[in-house]
Amino acid sequence: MDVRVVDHPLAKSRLSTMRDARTNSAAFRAALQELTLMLIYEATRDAELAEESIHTPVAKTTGYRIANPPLLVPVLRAGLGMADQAHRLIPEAQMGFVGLARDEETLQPTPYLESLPADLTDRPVLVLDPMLATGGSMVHTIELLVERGATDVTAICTLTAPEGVRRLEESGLPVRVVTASVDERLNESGYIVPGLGDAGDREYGAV
Ligand SMILES: O=P(O)(O)OC[C@H]1O[C@H](OP(=O)(O)OP(=O)(O)O)[C@H](O)[C@@H]1O
Ligand SMILES: O=c1cc[nH]c(=O)[nH]1
Ligand SMILES: [Mg+2]
Repeated sequence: MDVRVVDHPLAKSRLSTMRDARTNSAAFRAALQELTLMLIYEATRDAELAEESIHTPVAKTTGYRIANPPLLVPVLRAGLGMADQAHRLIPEAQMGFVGLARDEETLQPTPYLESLPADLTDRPVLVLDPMLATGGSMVHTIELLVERGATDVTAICTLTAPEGVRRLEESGLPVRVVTASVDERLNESGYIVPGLGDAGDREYGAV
């Protein structure tokens, strides 16, 4: 499985803002949006282009557009903080939604929302979730996509744990990962170390 770590200095600085426990919700959301821009930029580096003839004010030339715009799938709640920025970069993208809440005792994802196109054959999909911890939520989401025919899925995750990366790899699902960091490990409560805490709570408040 391809795991691309975006370690650009600007990505590192935004991630540090997100990690810092002193960062308030508004600054956390702003840093997440800026980091999302960098991760999407890197994730779409090899996207296929369609050519078209265009006229500048000076001459005729070749213009380009994304040939097959992806489906964007934020995983609620935390992935919602990445959705608008991703859509700004790829305005022609369609968006689907998955809602999951991890049970903090069992660490299993509990689904509460699924709004996806019925047929994803031949469509690239970008799943947006700041955190890949045990990998349970991401595996659940990708299985929903694969049931609909998806074969080209990219998980855009601000932060990952080695345990979650391994789980995705062992799942055999058609996925690659773009992240700003593979952290050290999970702690006994299933939180990423050093991590940034609970991403959804830091964006929107504790529930
Ligand atoms: O890899 P996993 O062990 O499954 O954990 C990762 C999940 O945990 C967080 O969501 P959470 O369940 O806290 O929901 P929230 O976004 O509503 O806070 C995060 O946004 C992922 O979806
Ligand atoms: O560290 C973690 C692990 C799962 N979900 C989060 O929001 N943070
Ligand atoms: Mg949460």
